[in-house]
Amino acid sequence: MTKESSPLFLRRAKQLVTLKGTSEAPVTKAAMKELHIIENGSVWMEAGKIAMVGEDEAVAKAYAERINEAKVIDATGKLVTPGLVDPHTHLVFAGSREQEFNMRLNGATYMEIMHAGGGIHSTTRATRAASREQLYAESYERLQTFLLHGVTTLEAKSGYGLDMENEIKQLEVAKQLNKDHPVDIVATFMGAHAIPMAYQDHPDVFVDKVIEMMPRVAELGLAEFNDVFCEKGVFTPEQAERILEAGKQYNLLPKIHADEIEPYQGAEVAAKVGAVSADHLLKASEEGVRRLAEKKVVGVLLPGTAFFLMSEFANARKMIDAGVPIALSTDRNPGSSPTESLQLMMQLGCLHMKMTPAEVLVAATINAAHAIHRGKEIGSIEVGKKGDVVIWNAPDYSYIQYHYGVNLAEKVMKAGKLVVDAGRIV
Ligand SMILES: N=CN[C@@H](CCC(=O)O)C(=O)O
Ligand SMILES: [Zn+2]
Repeated sequence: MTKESSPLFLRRAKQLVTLKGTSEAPVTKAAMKELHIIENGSVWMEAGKIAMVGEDEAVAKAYAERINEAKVIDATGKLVTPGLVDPHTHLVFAGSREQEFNMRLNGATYMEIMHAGGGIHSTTRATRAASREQLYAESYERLQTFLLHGVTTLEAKSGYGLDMENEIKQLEVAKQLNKDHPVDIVATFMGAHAIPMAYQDHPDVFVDKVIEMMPRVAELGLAEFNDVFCEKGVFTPEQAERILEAGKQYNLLPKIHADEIEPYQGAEVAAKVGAVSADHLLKASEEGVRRLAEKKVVGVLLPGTAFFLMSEFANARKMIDAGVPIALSTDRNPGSSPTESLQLMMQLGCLHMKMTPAEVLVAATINAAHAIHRGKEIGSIEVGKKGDVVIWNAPDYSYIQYHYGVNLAEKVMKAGKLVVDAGRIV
């Protein structure tokens, strides 16, 4: 047996954050502060999964006869957590939009740029023009950066094709990346990301077109979720509801970009259609928040977007206290959040959304996993789950929120294999 396929024995973590007992349902309220830490903790992983978790002495004793078989990784003095999960990215696209960033800094707004044919439309033009190879290469680079920063699973949306051929092209690239790259990708169809300029005067015709794409996407097995940008000047709440209800007929589960720029009843639509998650929520109404809590819709908050668009942050504190299970995400996209650092999102969660270090960690691991229906496979360090684990260059869980703006992921294990060592991909 080579060391590569051998068991992996991670030993003596100063703090081993297990998040035990959270696989069944998203974590809410005071439970978001409970990390279920084992001190001097160890994990035995084999065949891609976690086989045992506990105090070092107990695990060492249980596997005493097989220790020589294992690749041993010493985590003395370090924090160990589940691999981070990013539940909302626009991973596959071509190009960048730094000129628009410059325009915004000179006074233009995100929506003005989009309505003038830039923004999402500009990335759509670039993505349509790009070959699969180019899209693959650009997205692969982003995946590498995600992995280096401790992300072991992410969700990726289409939405820069906006026609059958190009939406499928994006989703097929995501599928290929999922096969080739260690980071697991969960795909979302987002044909309703923008109304193409040619349909601006008859948006309902485009809504019909989006719905026509769904059977093909489902038949090819290219996506699990269906998302829509419900926003004033983009898709109305009624159109969003129609699109999300249509997706359900093809087993595409609803997600929604809700109340990002203006209050627009997005949270209410999410609750009504039984969405798995409602994302953004910067301007969600009180009633909308109440309904999300009632229906246990995961609120995926994207503080990078508020930060980068220089707008108000979502009211995470109020949502958590109301009982909405909260997850965090980068929203990686070329317009409103060009970053792969979920670490920075956790830090912004603490600094600008009144979340605590424990809450942001829950939000970026197990609740993020629930937001993409992976709560039973990833997001916590428990027997039977995937061996997705990060060793941090940090002594405890508060440190990674406190030492901000740098990458603190030291070693990353994906499916029980060491894939990042000393901050480099191996
Ligand atoms: N708001 C809609 N979609 C993305 C931005 C996409 C873009 O600007 O390219 C978001 O979630 O922020
Ligand atoms: Zn988004």
